[in-house]
Formats: sequence, structure tokens, C-alpha cells
Amino acid sequence: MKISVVGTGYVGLVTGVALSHIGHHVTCIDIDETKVEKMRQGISPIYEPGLEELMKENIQAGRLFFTTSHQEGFKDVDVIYIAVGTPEKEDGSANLEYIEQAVRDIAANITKDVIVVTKSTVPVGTNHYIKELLISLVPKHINVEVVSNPEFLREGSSVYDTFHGDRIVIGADNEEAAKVIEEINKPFGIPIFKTDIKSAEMIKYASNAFLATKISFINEIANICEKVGADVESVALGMGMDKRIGSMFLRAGIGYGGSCFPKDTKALTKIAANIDHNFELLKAVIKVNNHQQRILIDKAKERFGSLAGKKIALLGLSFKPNTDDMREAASIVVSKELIAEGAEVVAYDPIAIENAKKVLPQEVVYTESIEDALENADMAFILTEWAQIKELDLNIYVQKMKQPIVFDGRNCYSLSEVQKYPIEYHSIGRKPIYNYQFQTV
Ligand SMILES: NC(=O)C1=CN([C@@H]2O[C@H](COP(=O)(O)OP(=O)(O)OC[C@H]3O[C@@H](n4cnc5c(N)ncnc54)[C@H](O)[C@@H]3O)[C@@H](O)[C@H]2O)C=CC1
Ligand SMILES: O=C(O)[C@H]1O[C@H](OP(=O)(O)OP(=O)(O)OC[C@H]2O[C@@H](n3ccc(=O)[nH]c3=O)[C@H](O)[C@@H]2O)[C@H](O)[C@@H](O)[C@@H]1O
Repeated sequence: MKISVVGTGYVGLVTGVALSHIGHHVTCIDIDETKVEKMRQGISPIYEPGLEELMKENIQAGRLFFTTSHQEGFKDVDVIYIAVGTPEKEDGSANLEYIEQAVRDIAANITKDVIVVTKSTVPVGTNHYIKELLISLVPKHINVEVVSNPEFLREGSSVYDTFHGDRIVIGADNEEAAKVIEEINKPFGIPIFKTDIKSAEMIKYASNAFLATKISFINEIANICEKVGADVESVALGMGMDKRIGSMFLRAGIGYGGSCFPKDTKALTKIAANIDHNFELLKAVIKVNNHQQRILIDKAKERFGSLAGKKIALLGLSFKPNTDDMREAASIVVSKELIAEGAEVVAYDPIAIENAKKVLPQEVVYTESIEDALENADMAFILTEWAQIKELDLNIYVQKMKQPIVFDGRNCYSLSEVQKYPIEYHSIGRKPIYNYQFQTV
């Protein structure tokens, strides 16, 4: 099948590469010339484990192409995937301007019948709008069908997820079009769920909202655990053994970030508000998350009073490990607030520093190693559970810091391990450890 993918972000690039890997002829189109130039050389503009190897392999096999020209990219294609961004507008609703532009680009350049597949996360009703817009713009002799095919990959494991996903959702009002997209996806060997367009659109939002709910739920339980002396890790394990609950997405921490949960939860409350439904549960999930992102600051202030003049090392900046994505990362909220409190902020991340520099306050100082960040620090905040941080020899905190006081927002270390060191350790939903005698200065 000859396919083109519009937009080469996390979703578009991974989709294009994966579709070429299962044998399709794929052209990825992006308006960003620098990105396209890199991708032509087999260089991935984003950090995703395994992606670059797969890109190179399929470029060499003559199945994967990149262009900035919609005309060239849409030439003779049977199927066009839309994977452009749908960021948050100021009012929380989804911004559909990139989708609309992509649709106009398609309409202006296609010369034969095509199926347009929407991968981007779009509010219920958008695919019908896309179809109406296309029909109004393309010449009458060209037939266009629209299929919703929401994406469920996670950043940091997007290649793995694409080949091992739990389901592929195909939402179509036209059986023939649904069959074509089903055939395209069959080589992945993943269960395919076919439904109508609006239900497919809703499956995406409902799934993200449900996962976000699980996270806010366990974070609330964690906060209660701290007060009553229970251990959230044990609680999550015990809960997760019930198959109806499931053990995944019960990791307590400093809340969810990233390009999707924050924006999609807000967008769903907007979708509900548009039909006069007050989605109270989801609003509470969002509120809990906003509070949770600040929880280490609250703990540190409770411990120290003022943070003014304190040197604070931030370990991990991206919104989760194995990605350089800084969108809605807790480190943004935390660093801004620490700077406002008058603290001196030193930050380390194995991959995301370049992106972090674009969004964190300019007062933040970056280091090339964990050791350098910890040097003479009054306290450390762990914000992302990178393997490098989880595997760190805990003696480093003792040796490098002015006082080894660690606020761990990702529960990176077992309490029994931390007990072996002269460290003061505060984590989420677990008992604090006071093995370091704090000297008042
Ligand atoms: N990032 C993720 O993990 C996931 C994202 N999604 C959804 O997928 C969609 C895309 O997300 P990301 O890949 O993160 O976006 P992104 O912002 O990383 O990438 C979008 C790309 O589209 C390009 N673009 C914009 N307009 C264009 C046009 N008219 N023609 C060609 N290229 C154009 C941009 O230059 C950019 O490279 C969003 O709706 C998002 O909600 C869904 C599942 C996972
Ligand atoms: O629509 C999307 O963009 C994607 O959003 C999430 O994927 P992603 O944001 O890449 O990463 P997750 O692994 O879901 O983590 C999101 C946030 O939740 C946090 N999280 C996750 C799990 C958990 O138990 N606890 C927790 O705090 C992570 O630290 C991170 O900040 C979903 O998991 C994907 O299925 C979906 O396709």
C-alpha cells in the first residue's frame, strides 16, 4: 500500500517508520525543513529508543521517504495519515488549526481517491468535520473517506508499543474504508477493534482520562498513607493483584505530565461542557495533579521553612524517563516555584537538557553529571526516574551534598536500601527516613 503521513512528531514519525517496516511504501511529510533534512539522513529529531535504527533500515530498503512537499508526498497515495499536533488552547479545548491546515494541504494536492486516517487525538465530531471540509474542497470526481485511528503509544517506548500494543482502534462509518485500514494494520498482529467514528474518537479521550484518574487516585492514597503511616507501594501492590483493578498506572509520584494527559483531560472536560455536562470527576483528577506537581516543594518548605538561598539539585527534568520531551513536565512547575522562592537551582538530565533550556527559568544552572549537580547542595529533588538515577550509588548523596537530604518524587529507592545510609529521605506515600543529623546553620 502506498501511504503518506502528515506530521513527523512522536506519533507521525513512529507510525511512518512502523508502517514502512511492515512493508508499506511510506512518505512522511513535515513543514519543518530542518527536521526533514535530518530524517532524510536517518537521524531522528526526537529521542526514542530503537527508532533511529528502524528509520535507517527502512530508508535503505527503499520503503521510507521524507519530504516537505505535500504535492510530492501525496503523489499516487492510497491512504493519508494525519498526525499533526492538537495542542491545548488557552481555554483548555483542543486547537484544531493544524488539523485544518493538513486537511487543506490534502485537498489542494490529491489527484485520486484516498482514505484519510486521523491519528491525531481529536474531539468527538472532528472526523466528520474533516470529511465535510474535504468534500467541500476536493474536485467532485475524487472520492475521500475518513477513518479515525487513534494512537495509544507512550513516549519513551513508542517503537515497542507500536509493535506490541493492546489494540488498534479503527473507527469508520464506511465498511470498505475500515477494511482497507484493517488490512494495512494486520501485519502488526495486534487485536483490531472496529467501531463507529465518534466512539473511536471517544475511546482515545476516555482511555487517557481513565489512566490519569488512576494516577491521581493513587497519589491521593499516597498522601493519606503518609499521614496514617501506611506504605503506598504495598497498598498499590495489594490493590493491583485484583485483576479488576490491575497493577499498572498505580505508581505514586509527583503527578502526570507530558504532551497528552494534561491536555486531553482538559479537552475532555471541555467536550463535556459543550453538551452541558459537568465532568466533576475529571476536574478533580486535574486539580489533584496540579497539587501533586508541587508536593516536593510543600515537603521541603515544611522541613526547612524558607527555601531562600538554598542550593537545590533537580535530578531528572523530562516528564518521564527515556524521552527528551519537556511538555508539561513537573520540573517546569518545580523550578519556577523554587526560583520564585529565592532558591539556587542546579539541574541534571541525561537527555532533556537542550529542551529544558527552552522552558525552564533562565536562572537554572545545568550540569553534565549527577555528581556535579549534587556538589555542595542543601537538598536534592528527584523528578524523573531515569535508570541512571535509580541505579545511583547512594553514597554519592552522602559524599557530594552539603547535607544529604533527598526529596524523591518518584520513589526511586527502596526504604530498606536507603536505611543503610546516613541520608534524610522523603518520598511519596512512604515513611520518611531520618538517618542524617540535621545541623541548623
Ligand atoms: N506524543 C504522544 O505520545 C502521543 C500523541 N498523540 C496525539 O498525536 C498527535 C500528534 O502528537 P505529537 O506527535 O506529539 O505532535 P508533535 O507536535 O510532536 O508533531 C507534530 C508535527 O506535525 C508537523 N506539522 C504541523 N502541521 C503540518 C502540516 N500542515 N503538514 C505537515 N506537517 C505538519 C509539525 O511540524 C510537527 O513536526 C496529537 O494529536 C497528540 O495528542 C497520541 C498518542 C501519543
Ligand atoms: O495520548 C498520549 O499521548 C499517550 O499518553 C500516555 O503516554 P505518555 O504520556 O507518553 O506516557 P505515560 O507513560 O502514560 O506517562 C504519562 C505521565 O504519567 C506519569 N505516571 C505514569 C504511570 C504511573 O503509574 N504514575 C505516573 O505518575 C508519568 O511519570 C508521566 O509523567 C498514554 O500512556 C498513552 O497510551 C497515550 O497514547
